[in-house]
Amino acid sequence: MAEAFDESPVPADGRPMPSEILDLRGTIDNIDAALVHLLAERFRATQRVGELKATSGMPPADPTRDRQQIERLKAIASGAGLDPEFAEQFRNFIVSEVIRHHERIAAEHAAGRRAGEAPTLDTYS
Ligand SMILES: O=C(O)C(=O)C[C@]1(C(=O)O)C=C[C@@H](O)C=C1
Repeated sequence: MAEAFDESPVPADGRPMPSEILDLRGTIDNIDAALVHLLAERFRATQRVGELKATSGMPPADPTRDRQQIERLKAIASGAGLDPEFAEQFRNFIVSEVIRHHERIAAEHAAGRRAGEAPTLDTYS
C-alpha cells in the first residue's frame, strides 16, 4: 500500500536528490516549525482577546484595527521582498479563524457556558 508521505531523499525516477535541496529542506523544516509555534502563541493571545471582548460586549471583528494592520503588514512585506497581496491574504486567512473562535466564545459566554463567566441574572425580565 502507498504511504501518505514518502520520506525517501531519492525521487521516484531514481535520480539522486541534489544535496542543496536537502540542505534547503532543513531550513524549510525549521521555518515551518517556527511558524507553527508562532501561530500557537498568536492564537493563545487572540483566545484571551476573544474572552475579553465577549465579557465586555465587544463585537468579534474590529475593521479599523484590520485596516491598520493590513496596511502595516503590506508595507513590511514590500520591504521584505514578499508579495504584499499574499501577506494580506495570509493575514485574512488567520483572522477569519480568529473571528470564528471569537464568535464561539461569545456564544458560549451568552449561554453562560464559560467557567466563571455566567451572565448576571436579570430578575426584572
Ligand atoms: O485585535 C483584536 O481586536 C482582535 O480580535 C485580534 C484580531 C487579529 O487576529 O489580529 C482579530 C479580529 C479583529 O478583526 C482584529 C484583530
